[in-house]
Parts: sequence; C-alpha cells; structure tokens
Amino acid sequence: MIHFLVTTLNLLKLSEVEPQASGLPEYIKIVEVGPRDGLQNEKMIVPTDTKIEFINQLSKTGLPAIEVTSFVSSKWVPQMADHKEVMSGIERHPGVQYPVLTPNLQGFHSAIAAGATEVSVFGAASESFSKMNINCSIEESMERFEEVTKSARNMNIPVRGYVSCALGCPYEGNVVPDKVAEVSKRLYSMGCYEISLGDTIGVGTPGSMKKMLEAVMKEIPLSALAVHCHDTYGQALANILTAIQSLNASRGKEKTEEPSLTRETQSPESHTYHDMGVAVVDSSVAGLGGCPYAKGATGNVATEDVIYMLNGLGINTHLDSQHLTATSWKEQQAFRDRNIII
Ligand SMILES: CC(C)(COP(=O)([O-])OP(=O)([O-])OC[C@H]1O[C@@H](n2cnc3c(N)ncnc32)[C@H](O)[C@@H]1OP(=O)([O-])[O-])[C@@H](O)C(=O)NCCC(=O)NCCSC(=O)C[C@@](C)(O)CC(=O)[O-]
Repeated sequence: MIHFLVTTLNLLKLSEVEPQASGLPEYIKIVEVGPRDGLQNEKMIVPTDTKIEFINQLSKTGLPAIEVTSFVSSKWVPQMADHKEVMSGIERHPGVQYPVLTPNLQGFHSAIAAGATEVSVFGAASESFSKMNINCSIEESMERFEEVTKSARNMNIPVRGYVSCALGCPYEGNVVPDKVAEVSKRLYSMGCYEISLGDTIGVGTPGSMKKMLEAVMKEIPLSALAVHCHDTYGQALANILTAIQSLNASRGKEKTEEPSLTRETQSPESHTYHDMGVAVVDSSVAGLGGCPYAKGATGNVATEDVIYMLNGLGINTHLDSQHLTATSWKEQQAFRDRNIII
C-alpha cells in the first residue's frame, strides 16, 4: 500500500512531462516474462492448463510479446518440464510475439517442433553464474548460441539474447560494465536482434544502470537494447526510468552491423527509437519471478507498475492497464485456489 501511494504521489508530478521534450521514447514495448521467468521459480508446479489459461488471458491485454516457457532440462528446472504442451496449447493472437528460452541446439529444435516462432538465448556476464545456470563457461555458451542463431537464421526465426548479471552476480558480486558490453556485442554480432540486459538479482541502482548502459552503448545500438529488472531492493522502477531517459550524451556508435532480423521487423508497428532512451522493458505481471540459480533474488518488476509509471510519463504502451491489472489479479486468485502461493 505504501509503495502504491508513493508511486501515485510521484506520478502526479511526472505526468506533466512531455515525452518528446524530455528525451523519452514515444512508445515503449513491454515484454511480458511472467509465464516463464515468473513461474520457473515457483515452489509448487503450476498445472499446465493454468499456465495456458494465464497466457491466453495475457494475450488479450494488448501485450506485444509474451515469453511463454523455456526449453531447458526438466532436471534443472522442473517447473518448465511441460514446455511442449504449453507452447502447443496456447492461443496465438495476431501481432503478439511468443518467444521461448533455448539454451542450446537441442532446446531450439524442441521449441521449433512445438511451434515456437521466436527464441531467446540466455548468456551471462559472470563466469560463475554461467556455470551455475547453464553448466558451461561464457565461451562455451557463445559456441552453443552460435549454433542456435545459425540454425535460426536458416529458418528465419528471430533470436533475442539475454545477458544476465548485468548489474551484479549472486556468486561474484560486482560485474564490470565492460564485461556486459563484451558479451552483449558477441550476442548482437551473431544475429540476436535485441539484447536484454538482466539485473538478475535486483542489486542495480540508477547509478550502476547508467554506467552499464554507457559501456554497452559504445558497442551496440541503443535501438537493440532492452532492460530486464528484478526488484530485490525496490530499485527496479528507478532503474527503468534511468534506462528510458535520453542517453544521447554517452552514446557511441548508432549502428554497427545490422542483425538479420531487427526489432523494427518484429514490432507490431514502426516506432521512433532513435535519440531517446531504451525503448523495450521486460516485466512480469504481479511481479512474479526469480531465477532458481540466483538465490535471494526476488521477482521481476511488476508489469502493472511499469505501465502505471509509463502512463504517467505520457509514454504509449498500447496496453489496457485495467485489463492487465484485472488479469494479474484473476491469475493470483486462480493460483491461490489451487494452493499455489505467489
Ligand atoms: C543448459 C542445460 C540443458 C545444460 O545441462 P547439462 O546437464 O550440462 O546438459 P548436457 O548437454 O550434458 O545434457 C544432460 C541432459 O540434459 C538434456 N538436455 C540438454 N539440453 C536440453 C534442453 N535444451 N532441453 C531439455 N533437455 C536437455 C540432455 O538430453 C541430457 O539428458 P539425459 O541424457 O541426462 O536424460 C541445463 O543447464 C539447463 O537446462 N539449464 C537451464 C537453467 C535455466 O533455465 N535457468 C533459468 C533461466 S535463466 C534466467 O532466469 C535469467 C533470465 C533469462 O531471466 C535473465 C535475468 O533475469 O538475468
């Protein structure tokens, strides 16, 4: 409640801001990660039909992208063991992207067989986290992702790339921005159309977010970046606000090499991405989330809170926030009815 009141009070001031005048993007694309990042961390397995219903409800809210599941080993993440059933069971709405996580070629082929039309590879800027999360070094992960992006290119499947631990690692602590930039550049160069920078354990602050983005933007264009914030220390909205503000002063190259499938070709509409801040934000309804291999990390930033802030800033998301909040609430009730605690 206090959080809600504070947010409301701040937005009374922020709503007077003109997006263009203040260097904010006109439109921000929300990538909903609740069904994957949210549910992967639940203690109790969410039934497959509940997941499918959850995703079908989310599809009606106008979200442009909903991360559905991950094609990972069920021994590593039992919550995602029903990936094939979920992927093939959901209703697909025109104009909505339904990406899934694929750590290697095996996952990629299973995802495609189940009907996936977009995949995400997920690397890290920390060696220890890479080993704990996907059981290989950063270098080995890049070799696997090269295989995935090569196969994806041949099939015209867009690939998104994650860089976890962009603002800190649960095993190594501090992560230097240059390492985040290096891993991001490799993913972008191999053809990932967008790089989502993950504050996996939610330790970032506006200060560290700015420094990290400055380093990454020297290597890849702003138009290919997304932020993925967890809210462990209540910094997620402040970090997102930092990321979406104009970062012109620190921008390096606007474009290096063009990946085969760009965000513009994937977005439901064409938007202005240049001269503003980051224009893609990952979030999770009801703040679901966490990574099973990042102990202590709490949920993602709540989609409802992000939309509320962006509405107040006059930024378009093309989302029905009331419908979204109702969906989130209804899903919480559905999970509670089945004794699944969120
Ligand atoms: C990557 C592996 C598979 C390597 O796991 P491994 O044990 O090193 O793999 P392997 O190649 O040695 O194979 C061992 C077994 O796994 C199977 N296997 C191999 N690949 C697959 C696959 N794709 N799907 C299903 N099964 C697979 C393979 O068939 C074999 O089965 P067995 O013969 O023992 O029965 C494992 O470490 C894994 O599944 N890790 C997933 C971890 C995960 O999902 N973490 C959470 C997501 S990351 C995250 O949340 C962060 C993010 C993205 O949200 C951003 C942020 O917040 O920062």
